[in-house]
Amino acid sequence: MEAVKQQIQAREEPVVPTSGSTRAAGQRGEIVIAGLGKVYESKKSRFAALSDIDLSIGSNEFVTVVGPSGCGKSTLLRIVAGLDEQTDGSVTLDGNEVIGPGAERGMVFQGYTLFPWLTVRENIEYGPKLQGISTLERRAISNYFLKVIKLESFAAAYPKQLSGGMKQRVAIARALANRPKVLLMDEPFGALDAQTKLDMQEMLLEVWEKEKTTVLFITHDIEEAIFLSQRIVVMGANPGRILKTFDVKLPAQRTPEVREMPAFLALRRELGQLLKH
Ligand SMILES: Nc1ncnc2c1ncn2[C@@H]1O[C@H](COP(=O)(O)OP(=O)(O)OP(=O)(O)O)[C@@H](O)[C@H]1O
Repeated sequence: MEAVKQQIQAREEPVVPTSGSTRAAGQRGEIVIAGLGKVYESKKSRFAALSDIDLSIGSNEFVTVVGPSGCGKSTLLRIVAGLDEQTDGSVTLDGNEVIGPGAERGMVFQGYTLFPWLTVRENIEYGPKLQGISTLERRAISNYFLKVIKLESFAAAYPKQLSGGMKQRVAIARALANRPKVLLMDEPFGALDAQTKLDMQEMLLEVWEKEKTTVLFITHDIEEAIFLSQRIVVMGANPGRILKTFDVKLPAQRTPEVREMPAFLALRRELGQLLKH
């Protein structure tokens, strides 16, 4: 146990060289979305997917976006990821305008986007390898995350040998292995069975507390949003816009009992009402 603690403490020092790209170099993971708009235009049609989105997300904050299908949640996330381009407004990360993808923003989607030809360990080490991190350091990174996601005994397994929940744990570890300042998650647990989903939520909160990453998380599941986040953004459709933002006033430590608390139940009811319309 002591050895494990030492390993984790050692891991809290930046493993990735501090060449300016890590959080340890003083970067914070603050996202500012201002006046954001997105119009999809073709010869025949014009569709406003997002209109006038203003949202600031603080360092190490966990913000969830909920809203009806087609209200622009994924579009918003893709723009923050730099995978799609807005037609209006701006997104900045720690003051720098987002103009494309970057290692400081890790992405996790619903589909298990692992490389099937790489083992679990190799998948986790993929990003650090691209960054030119030495074999020894990569091994330390993958050892740490294999432990965090509780898949040490599957280090040499291939994705096809894993369950859905295991694959998604590896996908999260792979995103975190780059030590991103921001984790962007688009319904990452949407395809999992109910119990695995609850386990994954708890694991994600543990990792989030350890890694101090800023998280922007999309879900259809109101209870998931309440359990995980500090703030919930409710979007409406046509055009995609922010209807309301809620601070989640629950204990910082999200134990399973939190789900039974009056504040949890009241917020669930309020969000349910809002999303019905
Ligand atoms: N490439 C595209 N071209 C044209 N329209 C698009 C494109 N991508 C998305 N849209 C439209 O933009 C709107 C928002 O899509 P988006 O996927 O962001 O919604 P969403 O809230 O994530 O939906 P869901 O919850 O169903 O995943 C939808 O009406 C969709 O049809």
